[in-house]
Amino acid sequence: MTSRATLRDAVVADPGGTLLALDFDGTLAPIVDDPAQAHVHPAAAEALSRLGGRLGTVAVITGRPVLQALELGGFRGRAGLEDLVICGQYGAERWDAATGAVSSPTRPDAVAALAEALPDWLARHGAPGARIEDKHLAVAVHTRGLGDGVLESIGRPLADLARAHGLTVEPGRQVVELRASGVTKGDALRTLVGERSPRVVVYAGDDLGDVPAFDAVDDLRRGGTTGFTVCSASTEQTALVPRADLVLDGPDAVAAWLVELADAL
Ligand SMILES: O=P(O)(O)OC[C@H]1O[C@H](O[C@H]2O[C@H](CO)[C@@H](O)[C@H](O)[C@H]2O)[C@H](O)[C@@H](O)[C@@H]1O
Repeated sequence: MTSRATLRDAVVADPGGTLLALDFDGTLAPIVDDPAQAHVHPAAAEALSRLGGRLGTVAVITGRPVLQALELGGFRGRAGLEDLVICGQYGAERWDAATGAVSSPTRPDAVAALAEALPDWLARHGAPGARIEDKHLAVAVHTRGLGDGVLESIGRPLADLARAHGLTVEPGRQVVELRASGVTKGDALRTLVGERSPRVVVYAGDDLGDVPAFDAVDDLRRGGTTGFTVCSASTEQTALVPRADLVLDGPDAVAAWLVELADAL
């Protein structure tokens, strides 16, 4: 495991050549019951402003719709984040602070059909209390707070339902997303790297949707780029722990680490 100091020193040695990409929920934003109430940890927001003014690229790569991440994150117009990039819906959407441009594909008919069918389907499958989050390109079914076993019991039939609609399943923390696009956070990260040609790439995430971004960092390393993976750890999801260069204890610790990086710069 790479030490915190090694990562910090690599960034401090080449801030302009560094691309720092972060996941939103569970990494920048503490996990809360209601997805609409999530917010970026205040210390992380402050540190990102400082880092944005120093690093070559700061990006948020999230499963959230890009406009939602923008609003919940309070990123628009924030000092230091004039060049921020947000890749939403695992990279299917994008917002660039520099231009204000938003790109988002048309809503697939399959997602619209699924969104209509889901409330009845959940009631019939014993999960009427599951929270449905319609994300335009995907529909997420949240089971946080419903008790143990609900996610497990609806997981397989939900996957069948996704397949029946020609959609892909994206599992996450107390959530299953049924989405149209097969684009991953790894694709989003590779696109940013292709555009910005960083010499140092740092990616931080907490959940299964971040695995492809970790894979991308591994590939970049094999190609000679200096790369670091950071896990925002939780008891809920441990898959990234063995793969991370730096393991931090959730969003509080991520915020403290970002402050430390900003201070070091
Ligand atoms: O890629 P991310 O930024 O991590 O987004 C992944 C999904 O996160 C959200 O759900 C998660 O956070 C919620 C708020 O804390 C929590 O209630 C839920 O249990 C978590 O799974 C979000 O609602 C999804 O749309 C994102 O795709």
